[in-house]
Amino acid sequence: MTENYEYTNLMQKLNAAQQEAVRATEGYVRVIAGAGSGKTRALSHRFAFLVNELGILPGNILCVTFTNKSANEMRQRIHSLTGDNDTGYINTFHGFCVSVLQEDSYAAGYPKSFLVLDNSDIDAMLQIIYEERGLTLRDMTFSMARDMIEIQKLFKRPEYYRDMIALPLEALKEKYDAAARAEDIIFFGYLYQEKKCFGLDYNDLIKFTLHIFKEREDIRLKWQQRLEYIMIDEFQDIDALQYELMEALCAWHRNLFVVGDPDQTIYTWRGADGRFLMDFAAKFPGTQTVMMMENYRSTPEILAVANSLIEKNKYRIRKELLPRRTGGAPVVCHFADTQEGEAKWICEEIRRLQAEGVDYADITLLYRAHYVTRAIEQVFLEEKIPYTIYSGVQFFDRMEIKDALSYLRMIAYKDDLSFRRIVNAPKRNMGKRRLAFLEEYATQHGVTLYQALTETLDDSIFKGTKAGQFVSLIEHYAAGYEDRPVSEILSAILNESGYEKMLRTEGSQERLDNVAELKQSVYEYETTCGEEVSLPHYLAHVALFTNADGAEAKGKVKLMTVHAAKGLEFSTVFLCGMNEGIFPSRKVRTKEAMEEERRLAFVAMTRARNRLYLSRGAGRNFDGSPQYPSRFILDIDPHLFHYTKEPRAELIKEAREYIGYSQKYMPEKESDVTFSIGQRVRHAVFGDGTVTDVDRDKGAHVVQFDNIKTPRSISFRAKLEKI
Ligand SMILES: Nc1ncnc2c1ncn2[C@@H]1O[C@H](COP(=O)(O)OP(=O)(O)OP(=O)(O)O)[C@@H](O)[C@H]1O
Repeated sequence: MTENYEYTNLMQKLNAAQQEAVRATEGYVRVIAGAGSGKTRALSHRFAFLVNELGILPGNILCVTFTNKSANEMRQRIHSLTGDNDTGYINTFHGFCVSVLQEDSYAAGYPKSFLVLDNSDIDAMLQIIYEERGLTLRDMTFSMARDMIEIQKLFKRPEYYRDMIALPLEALKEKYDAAARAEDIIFFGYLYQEKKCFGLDYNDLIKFTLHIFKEREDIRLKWQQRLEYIMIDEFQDIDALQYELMEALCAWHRNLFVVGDPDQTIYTWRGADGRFLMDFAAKFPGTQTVMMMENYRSTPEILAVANSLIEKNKYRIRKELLPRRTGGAPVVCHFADTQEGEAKWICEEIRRLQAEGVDYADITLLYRAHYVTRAIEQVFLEEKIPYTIYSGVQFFDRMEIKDALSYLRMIAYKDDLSFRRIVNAPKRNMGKRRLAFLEEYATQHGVTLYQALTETLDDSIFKGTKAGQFVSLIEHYAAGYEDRPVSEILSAILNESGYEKMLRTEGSQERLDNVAELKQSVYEYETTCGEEVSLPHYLAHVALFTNADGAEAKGKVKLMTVHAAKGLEFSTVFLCGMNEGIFPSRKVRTKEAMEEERRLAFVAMTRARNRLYLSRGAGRNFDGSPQYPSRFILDIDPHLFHYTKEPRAELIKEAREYIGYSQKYMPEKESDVTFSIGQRVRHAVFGDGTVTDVDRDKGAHVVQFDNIKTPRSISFRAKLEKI
């Protein structure tokens, strides 16, 4: 290999372990790395090394990231390292599946123009189902229904996708019509709605891809051979389906590189399994393992606090983050008397930092759950501190953004979901009555709503409407979108449809700004994506974007949950609401889950580069009992903190007693206390019965007792005996 200038330059920016990871290109390689140890840097340089030094084509490399945001960042880094516009497959697992399906969905009987569904599409479908079958939100809220559907798809009916693929639409409709329980009505109604518009949600994307790989060896081989090198970031949070996909993909060239930190596994509740990282070497004999422990991100003060916390976890490989930076500010801990007091103190501290020249945008507040922001937002508003909440109302879920994207979807797919959204936005006099007319026609003739409209345009019912104009608009754009940049189509149609004019008339400046932001983001996507961005390509990928991928807030303090902060870093971090019952969440019921919660706190603390603040305000639980300071503060050696005011010894003593007590009665893991559905059990008072459901949220089995008519929810704590 030639040790040219570029190569030296590339390697110079890496430490010895990173260099080792970059050079180990062949076979199975696992990097176990600490927080902030430069995993992302190693990954992007490895990509550049493969391309620049070994001459591998970017299109033959798959690099899997955890979020779209990190995929975008990775693309930009690699673009600047390789100077190549083609950046290959840099994507999340879901995004990669979209690419596979855009090429090969025909193998599952789906058209190339399948729709990728996001939450609001799912809600729109639920709306239809609820109306058709007279369900109300009292039966199930939409978010519960979405969760229920996901649980069905993942655990209870993992073979559901076979119905979607094999059954004709009418057969799905029959299943839906025959369903009687709310849960079944919603589930089968949803499958029917999905198939009707060839929609695929996140679960389907992976299931369909796996299915095609299983059924069609030729297609699997094509992808296996294409992907000469596979790299996976955040491997500690991979779930079983993603793992299966990975195994299928790497089986030909057997070049697989995974990077992860076992101390940062925080998605077990969603199916992630840290054991995949731990057992990797056993699974793939000959694995080379590289350890990266030097932390470049944070000050030694911050790392000492994080190390002191995480070493309290029992189930872990002992490892310590080694600081590369020299001394910084002490980690500050503040106990306030009330939650308002905590919020006010954060404000004062932010003002003080600002006076020192710290920009608002360099400050981030992290918390366990959204509701913690209530008191903070109130004070921020009073004090006029500009802030932005990530993943509150998602950027891509905002009305105007969905509308704008629905216009694009209408051009490419002419689907019912988009039609319903925009046919009367702006007003075209196409209200409920006319929509009902179209629905009836569509059902009778087995066509889409849009087709129904084009076929009945001359009907007197559309007199005095702008239905004709709407059809001309869509036809005009549908006829010539292939060769136009998406950003241009978007601008033009928002203008010609009168949509932007409507926003202007309403005086919705914020909505107009958001639309402008969307246009900008489409433009950026086009210029950095690497691949040719056609309208269907953009639409399929945009459905996977989340709020964190949206606009970067300039000049504002950022507020987000710790989960949303995964993989990011910030100069100054306030970790607030550090109370028992908030962080750790009151939903934690097992020791295993408590360890995951501690890892989450560890992730939060290791996001900070220069300053870290921990705070709590005394408050009460919903039942009126006092909230104690978080065990994650008490876990840490107090000498590593600078307390704004020494906490009362009595409070700490009470908190420790409470924590000790709660820990004592905590089962090790969920499977120690739960029975599976269908299990026969005996209750000391109610007698024998059958478990019909497990409600993990409430921590209860739903049991149908033989001698009681209606089912009862029985807490996990009650001793049920297995029969
Ligand atoms: N060899 C190096 N020399 C100097 N700085 C480095 C080096 N490697 C990484 N860094 C810097 O350290 C910080 C953390 O790196 P990176 O984001 O790649 O870490 P990570 O391991 O992905 O973090 P985490 O797992 O905590 O999300 C970044 O600011 C990066 O620029």
